[in-house]
Amino acid sequence: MTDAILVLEDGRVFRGESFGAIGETIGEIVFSTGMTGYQETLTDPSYKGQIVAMTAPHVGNTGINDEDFESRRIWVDGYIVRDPARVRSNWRSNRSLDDELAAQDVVGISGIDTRALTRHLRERGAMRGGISSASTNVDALLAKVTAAPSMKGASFLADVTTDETYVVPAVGDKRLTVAAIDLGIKGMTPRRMAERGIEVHVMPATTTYDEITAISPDGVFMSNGPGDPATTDHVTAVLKQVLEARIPYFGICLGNQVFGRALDLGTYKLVYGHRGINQPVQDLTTGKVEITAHNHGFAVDAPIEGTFETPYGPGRVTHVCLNDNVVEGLALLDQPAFSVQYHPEAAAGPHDAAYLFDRFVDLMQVSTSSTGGGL
Ligand SMILES: NC(=O)CC[C@H](N)C(=O)O
Repeated sequence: MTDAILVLEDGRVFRGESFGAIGETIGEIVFSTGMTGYQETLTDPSYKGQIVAMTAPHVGNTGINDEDFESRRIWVDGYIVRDPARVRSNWRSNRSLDDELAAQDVVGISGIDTRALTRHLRERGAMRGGISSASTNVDALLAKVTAAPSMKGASFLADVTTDETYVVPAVGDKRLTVAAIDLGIKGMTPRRMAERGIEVHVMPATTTYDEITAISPDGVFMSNGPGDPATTDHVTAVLKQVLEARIPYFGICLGNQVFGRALDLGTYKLVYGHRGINQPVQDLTTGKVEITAHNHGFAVDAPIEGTFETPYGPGRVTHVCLNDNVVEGLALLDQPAFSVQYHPEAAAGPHDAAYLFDRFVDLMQVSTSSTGGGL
């Protein structure tokens, strides 16, 4: 093991050992409170540009398998853990986390007091930082960290989106067709739709409105994804056309923020964001509280009480996070369009919110016979 350093942009330094690849990396330092699901976290494209610290102290216990990848590769730009498992143990495990990080050239650091780091980020906010196991020169790394771009204004859609459209076939009888715009989609999302009889056409982020309507979809979906939602001008313009045509819409995470922008709402950066699989969200339609999976650093700015005007008639906030009242869901009242900021596909995570995929199916079915709203 090699000595390694973690340097935050405000000058705080942590010392530990190399984990994964030897080298140097810079990104936004964020923390995830997930007690499990590290393989899904690592391969979630929404983490592009970020170095993720795990608050769970033991990471790597179940190794890495070939089934739980949420996309084709690891996307985090660095990984911070307290105590990596020395022994991996699971019947599906194919290799160790350490080896996988090294094979995919992901620089990590272990032996870090992740509780102290998390408290620091909670008080001062997510910030830029760097890990180096190539050199332990703090000043040299700090200079690079403070010169690096910040997450505000960052766009990574071109890195993560699919080059070409691919189709995830419906399981069983095909009932509906959905155009799913890939802003960094996780593999579980089309699977959750396919299980409900939807044929999912996963399309690049650069897809135009005409290319969407060419497949005559029953609904349009926009996925989660990395970066600042303020940079999503093309997909926001496309979504406006979708809404003008009253095609049913469902968005998750970045897809919720794009929906907010299409409704003329603003987005803003949270102090340290929500990442983990234990976040309480209230569905304001039913009053029910769900425990949900999150990964977001930005949020939509909308009034929680009452309705607000949009270019498509009245809209309202449908879900809020009970920890901090952040907007977690939006809907139009007069047409079939809604979105959530969190992850009903929940890989990994609790499945409390899976009903939202059923809501999307219901909206598409209703709207093939009428054009009403449905929430
Ligand atoms: N998972 C996501 O889609 C995240 C959306 C956006 N990048 C954010 O951090 O808020």
